Amino acid sequence: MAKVLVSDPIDQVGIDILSQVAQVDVKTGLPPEELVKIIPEYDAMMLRSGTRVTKEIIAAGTQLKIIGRAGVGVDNIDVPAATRQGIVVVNSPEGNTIAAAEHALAMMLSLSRHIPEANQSVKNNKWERKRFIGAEIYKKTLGVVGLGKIGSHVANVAKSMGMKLLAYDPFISKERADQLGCTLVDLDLLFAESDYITLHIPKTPETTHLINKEALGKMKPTARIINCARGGTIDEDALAEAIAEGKIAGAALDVFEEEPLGESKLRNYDNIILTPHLGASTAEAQVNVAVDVAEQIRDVLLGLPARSAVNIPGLTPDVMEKMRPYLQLAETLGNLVGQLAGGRIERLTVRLQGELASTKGQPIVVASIKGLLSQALRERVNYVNAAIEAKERGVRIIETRDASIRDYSGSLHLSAQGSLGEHSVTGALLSDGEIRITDVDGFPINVPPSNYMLFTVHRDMPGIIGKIGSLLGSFNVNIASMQVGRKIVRGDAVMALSLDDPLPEGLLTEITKVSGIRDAYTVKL
Ligand SMILES: NC(=O)c1ccc[n+]([C@@H]2O[C@H](COP(=O)([O-])OP(=O)(O)OC[C@H]3O[C@@H](n4cnc5c(N)ncnc54)[C@H](O)[C@@H]3O)[C@@H](O)[C@H]2O)c1
Ligand SMILES: O=C(O)[C@H](O)COP(=O)(O)O
Repeated sequence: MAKVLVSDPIDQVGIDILSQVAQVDVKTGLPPEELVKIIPEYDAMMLRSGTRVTKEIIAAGTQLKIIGRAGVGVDNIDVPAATRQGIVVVNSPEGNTIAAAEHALAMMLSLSRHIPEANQSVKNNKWERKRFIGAEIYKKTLGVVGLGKIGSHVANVAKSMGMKLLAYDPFISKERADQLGCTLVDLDLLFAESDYITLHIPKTPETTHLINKEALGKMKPTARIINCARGGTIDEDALAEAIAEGKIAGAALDVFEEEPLGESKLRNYDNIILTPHLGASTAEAQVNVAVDVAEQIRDVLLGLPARSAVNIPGLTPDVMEKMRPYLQLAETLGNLVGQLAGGRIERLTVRLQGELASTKGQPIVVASIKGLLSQALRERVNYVNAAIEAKERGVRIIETRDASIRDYSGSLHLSAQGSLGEHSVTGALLSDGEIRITDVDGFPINVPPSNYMLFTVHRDMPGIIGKIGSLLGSFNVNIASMQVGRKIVRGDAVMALSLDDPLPEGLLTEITKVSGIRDAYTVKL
């Protein structure tokens, strides 16, 4: 039975889903050295932001097939290392959107009305009505940085509360911003005009310390900043200084450069509200993300695709389902051309022909690469790491299309240039979804792929087929089917044989010695 390690607190509903297919061990708060020790026995991990999945942990996780992040941000997982190792990384892109947006809104209102300090004051037996004069958010300007899922929900609610909305997001269209009632502006204008600034961006090299001393210097003295996105997008020292000097009016932070928050000047100010990364911590969101991610882990352990893998671009379950027969075709042809070419492959050209030319090419290219590398890498190559493995091996991938070729209902042509020469194969799907190899090295044939195959390039002359048949018979190899393809009579031809048995050692050399045979290749599909 598969084994899943749950290394952060996850809602029980997720554990129940995983238990349908796996032994689930819940071990939270493990130090990294302990995690490295136990990870080799696990097929899957499920976690939140509390576990750092470093490249050392990934390297030790030799059985790992999937890492599930019960939440959005995967910045605590070394995704490139997981990708290289063929491990699927999944998250729950929408499960906690509302929770995080509502936390940001709660922070904005808490800042405006001094809720945390007023609460503390009453609990200290005081009644300080004058001390806690607040500010209304109605008709104030909210600057939303990052107008994605969470930023959009915040904008929607803020608009309904009467706020004016500015937004900065270089990847969002004006139409989308208009729909949300936001005016897209540059950052400087957003900083200068906003009464409240709320961050809903990932942490990337571009967003690291986006709010720094210079940015803070551009804000109004009455401005308040909310960060329920990612620590490190604000320079915390610069923020503490700006608050100390009264350059801005307040800040509310849920996320920090280092978590848990260590020694920090941020604790010193009443007008800074701090929460311990609670954005996603609602009962509803925790059920959502647990179900979303546990289902994906269960599916992947059962050999099914994941619906929100962050490292298999373009291969969503819908695409997989629709394209499955073509992916199978691409893998088979990749495997075949790789074996025909042999040696080190330098270039793989994938040509989508006829009707196939108008479909999404990337999954087919990835499947072709997977097939091509499968002889060398066996089960180590999958849809996650195929492209990266090809790149690291110096295999150039070229995708082309030719809609004018009208054979079958679309066909796929692969050619591989290797250290031993160039070979090509073409294949198509029949109406029942069966695969046909329709061309090898430019010779038309029509054979289904089979486990063991023999291909010869020979002179088209009487007696040659008989000689190969007898030779195979003398080694007790049964021929299941045989076909010859030629371009001209008595010119060169290709023979494709499907065999019931593998070729015994030495037989291929014997075949190449038959008069008229130019080349022979044995293939296992
Ligand atoms: N505090 C929490 O507990 C909590 C909970 C959920 C999500 N989050 C975090 O909130 C953030 C937003 O999540 P989301 O689900 O809305 O993500 P999302 O991907 O839907 O939105 C992010 C937006 O940021 C924009 N963006 C990227 N780079 C930018 C840049 N340089 N400048 C401006 N905009 C940029 C993108 O175009 C996108 O629209 C993420 O960092 C996520 O990890 C935190
Ligand atoms: O990226 C996220 O989903 C949030 O930061 C939530 O993190 P958490 O699952 O650790 O609460």
